[in-house]
Amino acid sequence: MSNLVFSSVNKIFGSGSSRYVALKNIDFEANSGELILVVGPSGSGKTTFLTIAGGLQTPTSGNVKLNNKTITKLNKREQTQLRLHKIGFVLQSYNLVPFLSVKEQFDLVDKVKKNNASAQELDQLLEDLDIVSLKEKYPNQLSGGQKQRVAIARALYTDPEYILADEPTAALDTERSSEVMRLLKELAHKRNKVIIVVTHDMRLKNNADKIYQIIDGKMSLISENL
Ligand SMILES: Nc1ncnc2c1ncn2[C@@H]1O[C@H](COP(=O)(O)OP(=O)(O)OP(=O)(O)O)[C@@H](O)[C@H]1O
Repeated sequence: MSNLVFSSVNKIFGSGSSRYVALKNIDFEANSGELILVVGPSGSGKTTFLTIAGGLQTPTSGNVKLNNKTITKLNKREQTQLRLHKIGFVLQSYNLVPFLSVKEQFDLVDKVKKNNASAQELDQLLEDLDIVSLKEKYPNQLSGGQKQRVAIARALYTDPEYILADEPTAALDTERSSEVMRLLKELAHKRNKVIIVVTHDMRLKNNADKIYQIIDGKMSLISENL
């Protein structure tokens, strides 16, 4: 059983007159089988929350536990291993490698991590995300929505326990956005993943098991389907 727990997490950037409290005393819990939406306006702290959840940034105070291990107590190597093996990130910048074709983006993953999806599963994933025809294309030949779907496929390819997605539907039309959310929901419910989607897109709210809201760095649970 996977779980992610934040206890009294604060994140402060800068100091003196440029001190900014981005996250205020956050308590949060996500378990296997849940698709969680974290909504909030621009600048409210969503990306900061997600990057701390995935160990890409450290909290200023408080505790973050992933599978009962405190992330900040792991050494650099252990943190890298954790991210590589357990977490699939979908970041706003897509993070595709510019000089690799879509197909090669997946080959690169194989070079750094073993036991990824089979060729057949990858074909299914590409089909689900409607990107089969883009295999030979390079990132600069793709639209924003196509890059976003390739980034989602790449995150799912490693079959991670956790999927942390930052505005994964921002560049997608309503139909594609529903399809992506359907896929994420299926992964959470049928394959017992922990899926956290941060967004300001309220179109997504019907798909979530729990919805948290962040406003000015403060988080509260606003809806739960029991
Ligand atoms: N490295 C940093 N240094 C200083 N301030 C930062 C840093 N990262 C984020 N912030 C500030 O923290 C606040 C929260 O930023 P964050 O990116 O988490 O918001 P967000 O809700 O994801 O916004 P958006 O929806 O626009 O992406 C913002 O006011 C931002 O300017």
